Amino acid sequence: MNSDASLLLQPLASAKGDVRLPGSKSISNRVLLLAALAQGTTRVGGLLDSDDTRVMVASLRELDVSLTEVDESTLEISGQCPFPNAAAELFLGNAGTAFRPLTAALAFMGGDYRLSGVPRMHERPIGDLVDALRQAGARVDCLANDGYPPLAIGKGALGADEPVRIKGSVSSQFLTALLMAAPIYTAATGRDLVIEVEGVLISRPYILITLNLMARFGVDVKCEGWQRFTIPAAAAYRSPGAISIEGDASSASYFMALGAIGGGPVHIHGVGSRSIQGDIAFADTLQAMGAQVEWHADSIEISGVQVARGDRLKAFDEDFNLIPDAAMTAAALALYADGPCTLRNIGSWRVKETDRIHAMATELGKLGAKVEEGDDWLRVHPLERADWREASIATYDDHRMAMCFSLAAFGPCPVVIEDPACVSKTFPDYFSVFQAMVSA
Ligand SMILES: O=C(O)C1=C[C@@H](OP(=O)(O)O)[C@@H](O)[C@H](O)C1
Ligand SMILES: C=C(OP(=O)(O)O)C(=O)O
Repeated sequence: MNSDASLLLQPLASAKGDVRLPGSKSISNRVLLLAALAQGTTRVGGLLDSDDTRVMVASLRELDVSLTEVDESTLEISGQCPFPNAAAELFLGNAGTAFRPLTAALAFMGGDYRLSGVPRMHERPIGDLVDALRQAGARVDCLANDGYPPLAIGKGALGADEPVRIKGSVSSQFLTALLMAAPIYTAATGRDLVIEVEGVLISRPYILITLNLMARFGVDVKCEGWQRFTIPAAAAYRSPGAISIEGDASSASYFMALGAIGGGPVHIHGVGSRSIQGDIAFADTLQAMGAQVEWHADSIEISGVQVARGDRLKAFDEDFNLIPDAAMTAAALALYADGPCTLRNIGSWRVKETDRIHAMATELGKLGAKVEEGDDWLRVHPLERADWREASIATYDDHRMAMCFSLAAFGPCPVVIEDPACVSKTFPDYFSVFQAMVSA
């Protein structure tokens, strides 16, 4: 690292070696909440330690849930529902997987809470979830702008006579939040909770993660397609005893990409064919781009071309709605393709850590690439080696911008990554792991 503020990467040619992934953010934050709500004690191993999980752990502690550290990545959690502290102010940073599920869980608990985050979190919509919670009888108020955090949650009068309708076109995390909180509602009301999805549901694989983990904590949701979900009145979370968190499949995408452009082999440990995370499908995108992928139950090995020697990946035109996070990695790889690459159906990028369509287009442009963008799509034209420009890449406090643009070091020019420390959201030691695998 050159200074606290930026990191200079000299041009790189190859990448190979073994990497062990940090725990999945999506699974860690779901399991922390489920264990906190479950009857019994759960030993959770392989937890991610990053900004997003720290705000979840700190919030649960603030709510007086008992969490005991066993070692660096293992916590023992004794569940209790409702949480012992019925009045709390919680700060949730920019963690969607903490903010949305805690909002729903607390809305059904009958206490008084205030939830806030960083300024960007206050620009990320939550109105569709708030609307659904109000239909269930919860009391949730938006304290600044309607439809956005910060929120005040009070004691409502729970009980919906009709199915609760929720929109899923802005974020799947709203449906995830309502599903995970449903057993608190059923315990309080003695009634089933029926949820109906209104219109399009994006990012569907994340709902499968939610349903899978709820089932491991003893709650089976009756699913009628992606339209209707019923949580029976008798639903109650029970600890599975011990649970271990898989590696993070979105974090895996950067190392898969390294194998694809730096020759490889890159052997990624922590996710494989039996992963429950949708983002492992990024390996299929890479295979279509010309990489070789070897699947194992809990690991993936990727080999590929060497773009620094002039090799090219095959161009793509793909709908990335199912893997919005790993899709950013594909956008960065488009620099090395043999033709223009189009990413479709990625409208949710606009309301994540930053407006990722705008950020990606702007920063790829600084490297010399021609980029076109629409409301929910992006087209990246690859660069000839002679056309690359030296650039200082802004990262917009977005961990994925920083990680994606590390891949630009396989071009012929040095690249500066501004504020590399923003990777702390999900992968605090990303750059040291990256640097251990690459060479000039
Ligand atoms: O449920 C989850 O764990 C997530 C869902 C996705 O968000 P959207 O549903 O808003 O696309 C994803 O981008 C996010 O990083 C994690
Ligand atoms: C969109 C992301 O985060 P969040 O869970 O805050 O939505 C992400 O990690 O890419």
